[in-house]
Amino acid sequence: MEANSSGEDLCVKVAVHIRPLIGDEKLQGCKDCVSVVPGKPQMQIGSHSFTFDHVYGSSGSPSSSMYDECVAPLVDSLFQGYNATVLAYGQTGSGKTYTMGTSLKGGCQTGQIPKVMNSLFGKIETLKHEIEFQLHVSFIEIHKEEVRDLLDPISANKQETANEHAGKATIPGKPPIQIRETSNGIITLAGSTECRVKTLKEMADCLEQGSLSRATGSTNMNNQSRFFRRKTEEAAMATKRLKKLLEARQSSARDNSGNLLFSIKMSTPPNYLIKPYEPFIFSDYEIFLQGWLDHELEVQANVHEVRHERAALAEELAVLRQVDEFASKGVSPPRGKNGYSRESSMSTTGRTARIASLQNMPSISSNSLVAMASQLSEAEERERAFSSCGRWNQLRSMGDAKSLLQYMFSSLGDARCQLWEKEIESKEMKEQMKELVCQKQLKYTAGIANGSVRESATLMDQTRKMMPVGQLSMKELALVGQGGKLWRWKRSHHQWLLQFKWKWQKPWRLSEWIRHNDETIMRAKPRPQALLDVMYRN
Ligand SMILES: Nc1ncnc2c1ncn2[C@@H]1O[C@H](COP(=O)(O)OP(=O)(O)OP(=O)(O)O)[C@@H](O)[C@H]1O
Repeated sequence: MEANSSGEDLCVKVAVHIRPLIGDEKLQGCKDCVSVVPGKPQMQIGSHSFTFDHVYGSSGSPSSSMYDECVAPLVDSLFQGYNATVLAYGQTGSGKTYTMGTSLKGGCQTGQIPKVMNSLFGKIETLKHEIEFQLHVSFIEIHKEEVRDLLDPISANKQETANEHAGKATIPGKPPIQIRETSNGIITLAGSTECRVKTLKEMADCLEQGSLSRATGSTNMNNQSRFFRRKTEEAAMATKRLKKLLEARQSSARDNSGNLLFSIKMSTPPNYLIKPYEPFIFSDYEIFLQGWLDHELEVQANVHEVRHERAALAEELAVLRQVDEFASKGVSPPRGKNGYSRESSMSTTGRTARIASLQNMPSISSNSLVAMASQLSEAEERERAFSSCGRWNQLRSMGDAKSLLQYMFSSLGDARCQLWEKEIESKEMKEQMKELVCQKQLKYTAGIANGSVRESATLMDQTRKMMPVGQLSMKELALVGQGGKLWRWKRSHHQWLLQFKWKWQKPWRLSEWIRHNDETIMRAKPRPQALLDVMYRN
């Protein structure tokens, strides 16, 4: 905990490190869009000002003072028994690796971590006679929503072999590490390698090994391919999520009230369970999902555009190289329809400059890439918004949140379907029971002691007495038929003859009797109002 200028204790301090434009950006004529307000830890982008605890780089404080002002006090507090964290946060290519010093090239000592290491071992050296120290290090990478162990010896070996043979960077090692929360609320990385280090050299080796194992390590590829690879991976993640969502949509149905029912099933439901018949309004979530789907589609469209643009650039580069080759042999390149008229009309210097810029261009200035970057930061913003409210706090990533949402939709969809089915079932059963009761009572007397049937409209009126069918005259029976009871008998009597045969003493006589009644019904005049008076006698 530190005290700021106003004497206030602060647990978290935020410092901004502004990096200068790098080679490719300068080549493309990019301009600095960030300025630092003189004498203040404040920076300006357009008309917006942002104030932090420190601003380094550009015309702010020199980067070299970052360690002394921000990190050294934390190292001191470690020796007083406190925990400390330094977190570098920023978009791809913003300079996190450079600032932290995790891309150790030939033992570069400029980043924060190498400085911390030096300071740690310096202090240990002076205190080792009084206190025994044990140092353990671990190194992880969060990549594509997964946590990877960079000190895992298996991945490290595979990495080396793969780099030798295939020249590829991403090699799956052991399964991704799980982020877990202990009962006392401590977040742990289950199964991550912890190496015990005794010397500065051992610790530096760990840092180097981990840096080399990074899937996105800048040591493994040049800027352009790294940038595109990162974007492609992000696009692949988006596609995966989109596919899941589309699958969920395809398997969804709309109930008769127009609400969306998700029937997607998850093999391992998350811990958040919803009561099966909890009332739930889908429309807000539908809107949210619709918005999210649109966003993902837009990202996809942009990725497609970027790929297209990249292919066009690669094509231009190939043509320029060929023209260059012709020129170096002293041969003039073919002109005409399929020739290289535009490229060959360029001056040699112009062509060389264009080749160099095409080789190095990470296409960062491309409009679609800029749009995509802003969309991705919007997604990050949403993720932050999610993780800062209520129960969403328990979620570790946007992926978790989406899984939870899908699970909620799935459970609620199922619950609504079940409810709907049950309602239909119970309606049908009531109908059947009503029929049975009528049939039985017409043959014998009222006697079915079933709660739901007792409650049915037919039997609600206790003042009315059910009459056995034998006591009704033919005319009365005809009226009953006209009122709708007897035609139902006719429709279903074959079924219940089979089903309730054991109940009826002489079913063949019943058939005869119904046929006889049918004939009577056909002859009788319709008088539906008289139905109840016939069925129930006061
Ligand atoms: N302060 C700086 N001064 C000079 N060059 C810098 C500075 N910060 C970063 N760079 C350069 O900018 C490029 C991108 O930096 P870096 O690889 O550290 O970004 P990153 O944020 O770690 O990217 P990623 O998230 O993709 O790993 C590198 O070529 C690096 O050398």
